[in-house]
Amino acid sequence: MSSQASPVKVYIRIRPTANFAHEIIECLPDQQTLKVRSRKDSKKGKRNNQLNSWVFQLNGVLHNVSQEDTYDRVARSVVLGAFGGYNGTIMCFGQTGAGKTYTMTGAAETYKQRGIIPRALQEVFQEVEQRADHTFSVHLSFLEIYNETMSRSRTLSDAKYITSKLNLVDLAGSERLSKTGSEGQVQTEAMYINKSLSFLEQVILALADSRREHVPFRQSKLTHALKDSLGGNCNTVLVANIYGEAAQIEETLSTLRFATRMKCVQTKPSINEHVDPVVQGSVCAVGEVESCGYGLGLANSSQRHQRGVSPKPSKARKDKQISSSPPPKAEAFEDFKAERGSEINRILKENKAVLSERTARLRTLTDVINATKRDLDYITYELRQFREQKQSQGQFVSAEGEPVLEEAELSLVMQLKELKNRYRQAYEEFRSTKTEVSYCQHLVNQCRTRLLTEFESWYNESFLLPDEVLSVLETGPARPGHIPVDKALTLRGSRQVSQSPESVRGSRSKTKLPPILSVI
Ligand SMILES: Nc1ncnc2c1ncn2[C@@H]1O[C@H](COP(=O)(O)OP(=O)(O)OP(=O)(O)O)[C@@H](O)[C@H]1O
Repeated sequence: MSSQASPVKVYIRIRPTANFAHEIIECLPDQQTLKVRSRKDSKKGKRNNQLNSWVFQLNGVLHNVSQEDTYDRVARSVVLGAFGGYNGTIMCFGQTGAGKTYTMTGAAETYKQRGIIPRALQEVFQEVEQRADHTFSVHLSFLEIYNETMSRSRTLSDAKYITSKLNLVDLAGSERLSKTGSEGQVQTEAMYINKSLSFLEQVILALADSRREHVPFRQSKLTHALKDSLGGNCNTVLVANIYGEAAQIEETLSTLRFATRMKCVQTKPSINEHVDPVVQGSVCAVGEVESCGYGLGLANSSQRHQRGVSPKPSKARKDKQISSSPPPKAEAFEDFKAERGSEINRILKENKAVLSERTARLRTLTDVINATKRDLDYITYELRQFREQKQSQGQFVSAEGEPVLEEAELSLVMQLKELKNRYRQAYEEFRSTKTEVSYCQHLVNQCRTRLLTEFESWYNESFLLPDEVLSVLETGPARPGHIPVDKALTLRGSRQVSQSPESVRGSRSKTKLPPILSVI
C-alpha cells in the first residue's frame, strides 16, 4: 500500500515550577516556538559574556497545560489513527525528573491527573463500544527493557484483517552519567540507559541525514524495538520533557536539540490491511512495547475471525489452532467444565453436595434443640408446680425421717435430666456442624472462584491473548515490570495451582472434615 512520508511530531512539555526562568526561556504566543537565551557556554561549561540565543520550532509547546489538553493535543489523533489501521507511537524523552512518567502514566493522586496511557486505553475501549458495526480484538502488553534484557516476540496472521499497534513509551531519563554521580548497580543501570539512549540518538542522527544509507537500528534493544516507529510505518509523536529552571538549562538545551533532530525523521504511516485469499474476515493483532512502555494491539473488521497462529503455540492454542470467532462465554464455560476444568468442577460439585448435606443437618439440629428446649421448659414448669403443690400439702418422710420422692416427681426429674443431656449433645453437634458449614461454604466459594479464574485464563489464552504475552508466561520466573499487566501474574498463579492438583489434594490430611472438603 502506498504511503506518504510524514515527519515525526515533536512537542515540548515544561514541568511547572514557581522558579520559571523567564529571562532565559521564552514561550512564544504561537505555542509552537521556544526561545532560549543563555550566557553559558555549554560546551566548556563556563560562563562568558556573549549572549547565545536559540530558537526551537516544534509542533507544540506545552507550558502549564493540563493532562487532558496534553492528551488532546499530543495523543488523541494517534490513538484514533489506530482505528483506521495506522500504527502509532507516543514516547517521552527527557532529563530525569522532567515529567516523562507524569506525561505517560500520570500521577496516582487524582483521576484528573491520569496520563496518556490510561486515557488512551479509555479512548480505545470507548471507541470499541461505539463502533458497533465493527468487531475488535484488543491486545495489551507491557514490557520493560532493563539493562538491555527484554521479553520478546511477535505474532502474525495470514487472514484478512486490519491491524494496528500503539506503542506508548516512557523512555529512561537522559541525565548524563557524570552528573548523576551514581555507583555500583545504579551506575550499571545508568550505563545501560545511557547506552540505549545514545544509540537512539545515533539512529535519529542517521535517519535525519538523507546521505546516510545505514541506520544502526540493531545496535540496541531499544532502537531495534522502535525501528518501526522511527523509520517505518507509524504515526510517531515525541514529547520532550524539560525543566523550566535556569539550573537545568544545559540538559534542557540538549533535550531540545534532540527534539529538533527528531523532527527531521520521516515515517511512512500506512493502513495495515492484509488479505487472506481463503478467509474473508479479519483477525488478531499484537501489541508491542519498548523501554518501560505499553503496547496496544488492535484488530478490527466488520466480521471477526481470530486465528492464533504462533511459532510455539501453547497447549490451549494447539487445541484451538484455527478457530472461528471466540465462542460466547456461556457456551465456552460449559465446554470448559466438561473438559479442561472438569476436575475442579467435580470438586466444586462434591463440595456443594457436602455443604448441602451439612446445612440440612444443621437445620435438623436446630429443630431438635428448639424442641428439646420447649420440652425442658415444660418439664421444669411441671416439676415446679408439683413441688409447690407438695409444699402446700406437707412433705412425706420415711420411717427414718428422710424426705421421700414420689413416683411422679421422680419421673419428672428423670425426664428433665435426660432432656438436659439431649440438649447439651445437640448443642455441641450444632456448634461443630455450624463451623463445618461455614468452612464448606468457604471451600465452595474458593472452588467457584478458581473455576471462574481458570476459565477466564483458558478463555483468554485460547481466544484472546497474543502469543507474545504467552511466550512471556512460558519462559522463566516473573520479574516485576517484565510481565505484561496484572493478568499475566494471575494467569501464572492459577496455572501453577491447576497443574498440580495432587499437591493441592495433599492438604486433605490436615483436617478432620471429610476428605473432599479440604481439596482447595
Ligand atoms: N506537568 C506536570 N505537572 C505536575 N507535576 C509534574 C509535571 N511533570 C512532572 N511533575 C512531577 O514531577 C515529578 C517528577 O516527574 P516524573 O517522575 O514524571 O519524571 P520522569 O521524567 O519520569 O523522571 P525519571 O526519568 O526519573 O523517570 C513527579 O512528582 C511529577 O508528579
